[in-house]
Amino acid sequence: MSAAIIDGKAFAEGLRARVGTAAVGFEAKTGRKAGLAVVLVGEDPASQVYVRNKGKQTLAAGMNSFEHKLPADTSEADLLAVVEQLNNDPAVDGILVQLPLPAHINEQKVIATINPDKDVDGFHVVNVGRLATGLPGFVPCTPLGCVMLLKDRLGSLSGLDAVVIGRSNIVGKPMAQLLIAQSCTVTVAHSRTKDLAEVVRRADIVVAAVGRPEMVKGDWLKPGATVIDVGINRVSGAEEGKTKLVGDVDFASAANVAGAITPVPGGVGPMTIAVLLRNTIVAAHRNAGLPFDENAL
Ligand SMILES: Nc1nc(=O)c2c([nH]1)NC[C@@H]1CN(c3ccc(C(=O)N[C@@H](CCC(=O)O)C(=O)O)cc3)C=[N+]21
Repeated sequence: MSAAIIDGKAFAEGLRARVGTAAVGFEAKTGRKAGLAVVLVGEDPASQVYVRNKGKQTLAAGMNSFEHKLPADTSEADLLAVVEQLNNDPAVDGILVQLPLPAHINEQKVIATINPDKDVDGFHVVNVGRLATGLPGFVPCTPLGCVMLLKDRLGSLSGLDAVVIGRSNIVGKPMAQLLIAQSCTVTVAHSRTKDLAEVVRRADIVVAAVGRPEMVKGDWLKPGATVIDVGINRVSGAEEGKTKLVGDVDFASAANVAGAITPVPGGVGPMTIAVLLRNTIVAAHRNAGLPFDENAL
């Protein structure tokens, strides 16, 4: 192995500490804590773990956490009413509705109901449009976390060739927008791209977000490339009956070729929650009309 390990867990801890300092300042200026509301519909065990972690880290950063756990058979109308109530609640600065939602609920309709200025996930079409046109808004947490790790590692990204593997609304598309804004030359590839290995081999920066365990191999990479692995795939482990987490990158082979690489776990995952808290303290300041240097976070 020759690649440097990009320690997303450590970077996320630092970011959460800076958010915590900003949260103290916000409370001193306004007399109230910033607040994040998380809505979970149903009992998916993985989602419950994520929501619990978000709640704990929100409190640890000195903000209020409002959790709304609704049964799996909650109607769409009842969920929309909860979102409306949170839109109108002055104690709530950020709203996150945990996805995926049960099949009988239209996710687009729910996202469209969130006030874009409280949409700390950055999923509302207004925020998608703001990102695409370079206006201030909210950027999805996972891709923003990836850019933070890249800039921390590489400094300026200007002129670099970036390949994003995956074209989801949550990661691939906003990731491409952010890299364009950083003056990268961006290629968006996906599972149907012809000669994917050849495309990836051109890249100085590879962001893998396809959801296929260990798909990207070391011999696909340009030597020295910076590799960001967004994948979180639970697969059966070496021991019978045990599972383990792997990314979309075959870490063992990639680490022999890459210049730097994020591990799974401990890479992009912890950044996602830290950026959520960052977006929430940004939302709190903006919506209170308070000046705030978000680039200093
Ligand atoms: N509206 C919405 N916004 C989200 O941001 C959102 C969502 N819905 N639905 C589910 C996904 C998933 N997600 C993760 C957050 C943290 C880790 C994380 O901290 N992962 C750890 C490991 C966790 C483990 O061990 O299971 C790591 O990679 O080191 C992973 C995944 C946010 N999501």
